[in-house]
Amino acid sequence: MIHARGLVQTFTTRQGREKSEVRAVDGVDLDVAEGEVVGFVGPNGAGKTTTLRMLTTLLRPTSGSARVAGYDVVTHSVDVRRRIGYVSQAGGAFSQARAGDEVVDHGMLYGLSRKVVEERGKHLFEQMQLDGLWTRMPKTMSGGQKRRLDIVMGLIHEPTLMFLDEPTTGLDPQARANLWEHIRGLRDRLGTTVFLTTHYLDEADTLSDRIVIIDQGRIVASDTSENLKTQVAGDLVDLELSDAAHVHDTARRLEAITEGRDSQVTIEGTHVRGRVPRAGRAVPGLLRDLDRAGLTLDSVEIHRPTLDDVFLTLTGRSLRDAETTARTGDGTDAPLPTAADAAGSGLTPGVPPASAADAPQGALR
Ligand SMILES: Nc1ncnc2c1ncn2[C@@H]1O[C@H](COP(=O)(O)OP(=O)(O)OP(=O)(O)O)[C@@H](O)[C@H]1O
Repeated sequence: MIHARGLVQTFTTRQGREKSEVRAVDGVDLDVAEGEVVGFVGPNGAGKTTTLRMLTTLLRPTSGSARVAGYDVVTHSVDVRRRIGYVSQAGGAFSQARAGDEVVDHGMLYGLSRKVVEERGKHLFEQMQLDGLWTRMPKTMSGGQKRRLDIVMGLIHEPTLMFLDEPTTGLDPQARANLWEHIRGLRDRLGTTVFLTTHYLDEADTLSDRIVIIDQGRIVASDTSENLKTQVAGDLVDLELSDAAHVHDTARRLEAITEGRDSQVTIEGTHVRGRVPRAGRAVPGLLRDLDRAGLTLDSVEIHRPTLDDVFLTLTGRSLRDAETTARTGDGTDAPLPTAADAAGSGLTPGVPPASAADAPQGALR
């Protein structure tokens, strides 16, 4: 459904007379199969939105190529646009119209008849738990309802592939959980392929069949959450010894079951900690070994890794730390895509493009 090779996007920024180049996306290869739900994860400024904008034809790649829903994003951008849905970070820019009218107008811009759009729209309202809100003004809806309306607009032309950029940012936990149900339902009920960006690791974990991690414009991992945790991070084994004199001997024995990985076994007071793949299987043998050697433990804890541990193992930085230090090449704070950016995209739920001529400034023409 998505096949990208060597995608690169560079931006030139100016500060006074100084020009500098930001390599926002730096050679991304990506393959997404039909029906997959893929979570695209990375810290602020990692290149998620820029990648998405290239895949949705809003931004011409500086180099590299991508086929999306069967078409080349540069030479067949209109064909790509007809087959995809895109819910941007900022959501749709709603007019003063009622929700149902917004949906009808949107669907008709894709060439659908009023009757078809109304039928589909009302059905989607039910599926997205928006029933009863067809004649409501979007500005009077809750954040969660507006986000679900964004998704209805993105789905009205029955795209085979849905791009969601930070779909639950700004929603309360209940509304997020609710939206997760709907996103899962897109694939389960409609067979839609879903590609979503998020920096909520729990969200990526819960929703995705596969997680693709991007850092500084490059893909650093791509696998199921379970495989990433088991193979990349490993379980954290925390051994607490009765006698601090035994920590070094214990650390050596823990090191021996780390399967040759750079386990970074650490010693802190009477604690010895290290990462072990499939600790549940390896630790019983370790305990027997320690017992035979007369190394007495006060406690043993095994912690399952998180996606943040995976990121830390891959990049040497915590995803959360990376978030707070995300900077542009010239040291200023990374600019976030603005509402105007989203509203003018031509692919947000607000205004679907009828032709390449509708493309926004900076997009493909
Ligand atoms: N129009 C632009 N001009 C200059 N630099 C840009 C532009 N758009 C993005 N960038 C830079 O490109 C890099 C990647 O930005 P991008 O928005 O793709 O990251 P992101 O992973 O989506 O971040 P976030 O999670 O904050 O949305 C950042 O360094 C950003 O500052």
